[in-house]
Amino acid sequence: MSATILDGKATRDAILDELRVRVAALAEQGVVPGLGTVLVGDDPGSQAYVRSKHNFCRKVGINSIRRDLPASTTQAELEATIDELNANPDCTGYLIQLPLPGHLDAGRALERVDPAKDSDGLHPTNLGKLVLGDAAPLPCTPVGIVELLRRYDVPLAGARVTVVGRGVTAGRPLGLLLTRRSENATVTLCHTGTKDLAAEVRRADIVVAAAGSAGLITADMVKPGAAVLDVGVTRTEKGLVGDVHPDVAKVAGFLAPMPGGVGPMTIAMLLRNTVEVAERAVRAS
Ligand SMILES: Nc1nc2c(c(=O)[nH]1)N[C@@H](CN(C=O)c1ccc(C(=O)N[C@@H](CCC(=O)O)C(=O)O)cc1)CN2
Repeated sequence: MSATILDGKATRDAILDELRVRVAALAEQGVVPGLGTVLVGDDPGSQAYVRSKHNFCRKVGINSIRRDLPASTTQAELEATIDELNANPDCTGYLIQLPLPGHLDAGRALERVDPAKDSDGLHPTNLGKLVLGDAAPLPCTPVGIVELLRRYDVPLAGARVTVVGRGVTAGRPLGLLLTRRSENATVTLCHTGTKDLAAEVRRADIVVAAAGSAGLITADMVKPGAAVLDVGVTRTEKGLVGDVHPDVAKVAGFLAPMPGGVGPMTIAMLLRNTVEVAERAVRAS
């Protein structure tokens, strides 16, 4: 048996087609969404992700606004850039690429973003709305995972989901998203303090590996037929390695591989959020 691949690239492309239609409808109302990015420093991975975000913006008709700052940027300079984007009418939504260099306070920076322009769904107000179940932009990787499962008809209601990793961009908000009434999954959130990770993974119908630990999830840990989604990216001398060992494909029923699974969905959901915040602003005007 070999797992059905949850193809994030094909799903992303289908979502981009849907977004083109919505961007055209906004244009008829005189609004062109503009996505801003704030990138600090020269981390090659972050640079590649930001480049890719703007390439896909171009494909759907979203304008690009880039603010690339040197690694030496101070907190005050970063906050001045955030204030400028908050006030910039061409920028309908934006994000701060994470991680920031260690000397900067990411929490303070995220809090300063106008929640109505938060394309990433990572502002504390919007994360609070996620807890409350109110409408707000949702964090891109978690909502991308839910969308990928939905488009492949992998049932979530009543499913046992084990999420490995409690980071703010993926694991922690995913737990909140999956336990909403509309998803109705039962979630176990594992982390470095989990006593028996293999046992927690083995009982899951759906496993999401977002720990950033290469090859952490091995075939013997996975229930036959389970859906496994790889979110981890570790850069090694031999290239990129995910959290899921390749042998898992022989046991799992569905597999979102790295690359080509959840990553492309993260960017698709960023663009969808950007269109949605622009649509929300038009409705509110
Ligand atoms: N402000 C944010 N920062 C970060 C986020 C985020 O959602 N918002 N997530 C990650 C990085 N990220 C987007 O920013 C991202 C990661 C991976 C991919 C992707 O397509 N990956 C490829 C393969 C890996 C690679 O090429 O490096 C894939 O899975 O096919 C897209 C976006 C942390 N920071």
